[in-house]
Amino acid sequence: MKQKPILLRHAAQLVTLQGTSAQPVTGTAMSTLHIIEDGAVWIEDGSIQMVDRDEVVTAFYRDRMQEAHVIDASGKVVTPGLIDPHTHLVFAGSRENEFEMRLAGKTYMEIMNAGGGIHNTTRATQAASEEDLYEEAYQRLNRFLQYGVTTLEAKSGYGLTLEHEMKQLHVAKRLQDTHPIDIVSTFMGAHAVPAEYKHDPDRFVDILVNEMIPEVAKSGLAQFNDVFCEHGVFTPEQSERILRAGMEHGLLPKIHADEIEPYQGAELAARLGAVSADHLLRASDEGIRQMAEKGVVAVLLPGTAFFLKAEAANGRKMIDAGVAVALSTDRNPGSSPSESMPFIMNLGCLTMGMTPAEVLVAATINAAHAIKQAHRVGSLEKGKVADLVVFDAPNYSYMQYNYGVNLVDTVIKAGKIVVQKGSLTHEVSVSPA
Ligand SMILES: N=CN[C@@H](CCC(=O)O)C(=O)O
Ligand SMILES: [Zn+2]
Repeated sequence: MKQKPILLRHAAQLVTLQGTSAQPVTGTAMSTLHIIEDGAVWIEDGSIQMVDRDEVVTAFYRDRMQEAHVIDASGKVVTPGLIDPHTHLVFAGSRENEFEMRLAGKTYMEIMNAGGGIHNTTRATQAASEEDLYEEAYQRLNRFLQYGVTTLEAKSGYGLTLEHEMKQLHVAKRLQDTHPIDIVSTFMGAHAVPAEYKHDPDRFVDILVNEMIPEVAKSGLAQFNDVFCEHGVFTPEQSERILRAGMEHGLLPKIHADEIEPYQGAELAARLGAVSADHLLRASDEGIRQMAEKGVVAVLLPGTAFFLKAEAANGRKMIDAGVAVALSTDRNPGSSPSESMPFIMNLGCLTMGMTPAEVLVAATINAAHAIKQAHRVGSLEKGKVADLVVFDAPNYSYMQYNYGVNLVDTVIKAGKIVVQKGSLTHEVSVSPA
């Protein structure tokens, strides 16, 4: 049955971000939101048909007003659907015991090197059925939706064998087919060196390069290839080998870079022309300069720094250096167990020196660029997918000022209302499995 058109009316601030689809937004342009006051949007067939002042849209659709479902956004802010460009969505179990160990003084890497951390979640994920992984991730996606996220990237990386990495990627594909949120998949077999290769990590790199990457690429289940380039995990040389192998098979490179220690990760991202470099808490000034020069998007994860009690990446410095900055939750069970993009935006302002305008750009169009989706989503423009969020806030600054609170009122995904008054609408609340 054809769906009714939606007419969203009288938004106090309609944040359009128009004209930002071709290139990631950098520098002072990250302060320009292209806001329409008393704005309206006409949505039909899943996409945006018209974005303008209320009087213009209603005059144009005068003869069809009766057939539309009208949403009154008076006194509210409307933005593009939020985009989370870095999650480890599909996994089993949780690690609150390690959280307590860290509060008592152990570090993230100490726990991982003792066989916990990523290894802990890998054991749980390997043991889990595809069905259980699907159900857990589906509920996680529902929470993302309630926080206004309409597109996200999902990494594998808790399987660490071809069989179990493929299991994670299959679950992500099934979620893409059944859940309203759009999912872009990344292969991250290089998330940790499995215990059995601890004394010969290059052997595991050989397996990644010669066996896993070609099979994953052939399956079509992933678009990107990611590696945890960190002291004690994969060296810059191993990371380069893994990412180049992915590129040879059509998988675009991404990298977990300079998270715990400065490790030349940003420089490697620039040299390879990676789509994004993520984390970057300890990136060098030279690495930042090279990323700006090569157009590598910096995906910053202030929730991870907050949760690990580390000093956040210097978002301010990166923007001032001309790097396109995006924000993400880094949702995973160890270093960032949260689905709240709004809180991540709060942290962008409060811990990384970013402004309310910049965090909005970083959580929408630049996040879309970080996962090659900016042609479809990330701004409110005619022809784009109708992904929008109505926030119960009088202006966009208020969204950062009233921190830690979920102000999401309504979410529209591909032209369908999926969240209303902060709650999931009936049809999306139950997993179809
Ligand atoms: N740092 C590496 N990987 C994840 C954490 C994974 C985990 O601890 O389970 C991250 O991006 O923070
Ligand atoms: Zn990550």
